[in-house]
Amino acid sequence: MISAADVTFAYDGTPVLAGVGLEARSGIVGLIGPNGSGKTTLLRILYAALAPRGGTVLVDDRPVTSVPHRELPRRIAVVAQEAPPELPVTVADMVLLGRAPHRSSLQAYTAEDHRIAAAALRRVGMRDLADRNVATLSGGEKQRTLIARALAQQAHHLLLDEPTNHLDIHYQHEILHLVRSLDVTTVVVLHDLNLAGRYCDHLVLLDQGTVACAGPTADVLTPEVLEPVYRVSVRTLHDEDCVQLVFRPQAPATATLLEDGQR
Ligand SMILES: Nc1ncnc2c1ncn2[C@@H]1O[C@H](COP(=O)(O)OP(=O)(O)OP(=O)(O)O)[C@@H](O)[C@H]1O
Repeated sequence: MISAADVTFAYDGTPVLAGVGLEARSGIVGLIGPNGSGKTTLLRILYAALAPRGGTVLVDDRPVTSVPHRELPRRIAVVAQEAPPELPVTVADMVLLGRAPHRSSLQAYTAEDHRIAAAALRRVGMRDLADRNVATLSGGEKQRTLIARALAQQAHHLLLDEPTNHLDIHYQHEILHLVRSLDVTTVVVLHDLNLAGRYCDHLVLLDQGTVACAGPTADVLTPEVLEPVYRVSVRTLHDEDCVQLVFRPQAPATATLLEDGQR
């Protein structure tokens, strides 16, 4: 379980989060919200990369700050937005790094580590590129390599910051389907609300650093909730197995004015 309660945060005195809470007990919790609403900041607070000004973050009922440094990566695996370093490292070696929290620094990787890393690569469809230099990969291939590294880490919790960034439609679904199939409590930042609707059990919608709405996915993905936050018109369509959202700009009059001005 990962939870945050009453979290506040500021960058250089500028408030970014105010009284934010989140609870991830099982399944997938999606963190959604407009640009700059504080999603990445909250995620970074959850894995102790940032210290909040106020509030608490618990990992399995312990304050995240009290989890020993070596233990934290066995509890939480992270796929952040930062690009991997441009080092001459192969895909296979990058994924093996995910096994580091499970061995002492002097210990060599075991056959089991290699087996787990290879399985993780296979699960993200990257087995054939195992010997490639990471620096030569496409954006999507790099992203899948980082996800494989997180899988190889075999942590109890998974935190993902826009994991579908750079992925084509096939892999967007493939990766989120894979995450769903893992028995791992996951918090994922997503911009695509239709992906959030299909794969998340609960959603937390941030708006300007506060929680605008939180709850079961179907309760959050409604026009009434989304329209004032995203400032677009939202229509819901019922697909076979989940709701699909269709968006329209809210002020077509402005577009007409622009077109008129160009004539
Ligand atoms: N290192 C930083 N220093 C100063 N301000 C920052 C820093 N990182 C983020 N911010 C600001 O904090 C606010 C929240 O940023 P954050 O990245 O958490 O939002 P987000 O919801 O993840 O945005 P996006 O959807 O655009 O990725 C933004 O106004 C951003 O400009």
